[in-house]
Amino acid sequence: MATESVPTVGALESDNKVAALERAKQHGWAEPIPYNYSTAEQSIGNAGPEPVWLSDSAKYEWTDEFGDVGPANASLEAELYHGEFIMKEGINVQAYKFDVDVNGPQKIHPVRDFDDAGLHPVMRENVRLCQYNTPTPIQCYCIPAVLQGYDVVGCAQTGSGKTAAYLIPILSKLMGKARQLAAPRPNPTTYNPLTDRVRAEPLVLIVCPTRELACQIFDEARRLCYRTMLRPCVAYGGAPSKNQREELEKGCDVLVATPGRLCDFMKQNKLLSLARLKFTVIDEADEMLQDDWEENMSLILGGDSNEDADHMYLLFSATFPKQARELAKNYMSDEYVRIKVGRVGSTHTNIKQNVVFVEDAAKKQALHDLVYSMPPGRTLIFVNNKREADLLDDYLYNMGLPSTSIHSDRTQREREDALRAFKIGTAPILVATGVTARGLDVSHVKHVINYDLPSSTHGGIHEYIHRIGRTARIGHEGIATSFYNSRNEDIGPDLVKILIESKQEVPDFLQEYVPETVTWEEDDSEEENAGSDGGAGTTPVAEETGFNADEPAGEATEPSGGW
Ligand SMILES: Nc1ncnc2c1ncn2[C@@H]1O[C@H](COP(=O)(O)OP(=O)(O)OP(=O)(O)O)[C@@H](O)[C@H]1O
Repeated sequence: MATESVPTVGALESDNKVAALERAKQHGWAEPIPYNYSTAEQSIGNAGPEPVWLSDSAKYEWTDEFGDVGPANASLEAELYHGEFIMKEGINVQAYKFDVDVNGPQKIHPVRDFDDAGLHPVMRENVRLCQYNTPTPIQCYCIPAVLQGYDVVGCAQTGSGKTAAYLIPILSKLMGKARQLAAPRPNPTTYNPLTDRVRAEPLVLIVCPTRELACQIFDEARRLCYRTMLRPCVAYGGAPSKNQREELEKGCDVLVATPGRLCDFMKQNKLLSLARLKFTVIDEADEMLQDDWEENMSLILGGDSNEDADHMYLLFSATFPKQARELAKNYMSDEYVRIKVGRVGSTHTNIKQNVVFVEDAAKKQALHDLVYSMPPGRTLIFVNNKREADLLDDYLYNMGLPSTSIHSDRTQREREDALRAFKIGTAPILVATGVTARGLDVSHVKHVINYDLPSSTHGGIHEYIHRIGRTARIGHEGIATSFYNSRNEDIGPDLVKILIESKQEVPDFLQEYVPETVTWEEDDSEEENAGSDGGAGTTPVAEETGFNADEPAGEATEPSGGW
């Protein structure tokens, strides 16, 4: 979305603009909707029926009169499970023929069916409401590993259901025990904020790097906590802390948070304590274990956090450089389980990856031509800096295309509005910087365009994997097109290896990087066996199990007693 008042980039004459708009319309694109950045903040409170901030989204409100399971709430159910932005594409099991490598002190028997997973009945019902019919490979192994009480390091491709892989077993495990374990909370029907406020003492903490991802995980938690007393909340920067604080004061069992806001809240002893934690999850763990986050992460993982042995730690990502894996071990028990779906940092064949040679000066025209070479569809365009994101958004907008943009210099109001416009399709073209888009899960993203490829000093091939993973999620198909020129030579060799590994065409201009055999520097075949370093008497088990949903169901796994 461009501002109404910003001068046109590229100095298009108004006649040309009209013609451009007409052309875009004829091609099937919706008309671009202007967004007034100068008044966006004032629109707070006038956003219609939608919540003003994502943190205010409705959740199941439990009262003790409910007994063991709360009654259904039709309107909330409609919002949680049938909202128009919810991914309903179903899982394409054919896309999941990966070797799954599981290392740990004990053999983990995979569950092939949610019915055999030993889930709490309410969780089983919530999984059904989510329309998750078949567990994905990471879920097949992660669910039993967590139910058996192991710390887990999970690595699986983008869009492969890692969030549910940890939320389903954690919440299921807590469902029968919430009454014993959870902190007291006020009755929501008679709640008086002046007298009834409580300190939030979550049982589950999920930390992730971006605000949008935190809201997305919170949404999944809202779905999976439905009809139970487990109360999810989210804390993230940018949005006013007042709303988030007020939610915490009503009680919180599952807290999803970005590190900055979490640390602020942790410093307010009356507001939040981590002393009751039973589970800490670090999502996008390789990102979170980078130096930039070190100060915050040591406060979060140190602080007043429950240090008892009954506190489990789980780390997940689609990419996990060896250095991050080594660091991760500092937080895990000796007997952790490591689950790898395919090679760590690999992608899947469902993304058709094209790399085209385009000099910088020709990129805008190439983008224009590319957008017109395909039917209109949700398109995510990555650039390497915020200014470029603004400029490109303006350029597309002035070409009559319904675009918007998101990056870290935008206010949270603007970020939430942009993402919403992208999701509902009023702005189906989103220009983004890489960082803001990690983990984003938006249905029907047909095309990811790397207008700028990530440089090796800013995420390199791992960043590439995360970016293209915004399409072809949960086994579906999508296209990723990357503009390449001599400035991208640093990523050339790794890019070629990824293309070969995922059975994509290597263009002529990249042939010089084709290796005789594809090997990965960080190939972890030589890696330490999870759970074997220091754990006396542990027997590492490595499984090479080509996942195939047609296989007979594996042994059912009983939930372990735990606490
Ligand atoms: N078993 C399942 N069947 C169908 N859909 C599922 C299943 N599990 C999860 N999903 C859906 O798949 C989508 C992708 O899941 P999720 O965002 O957790 O992927 P991810 O592995 O964390 O990806 P990324 O690495 O990009 O963050 C979500 O919309 C989620 O609702």
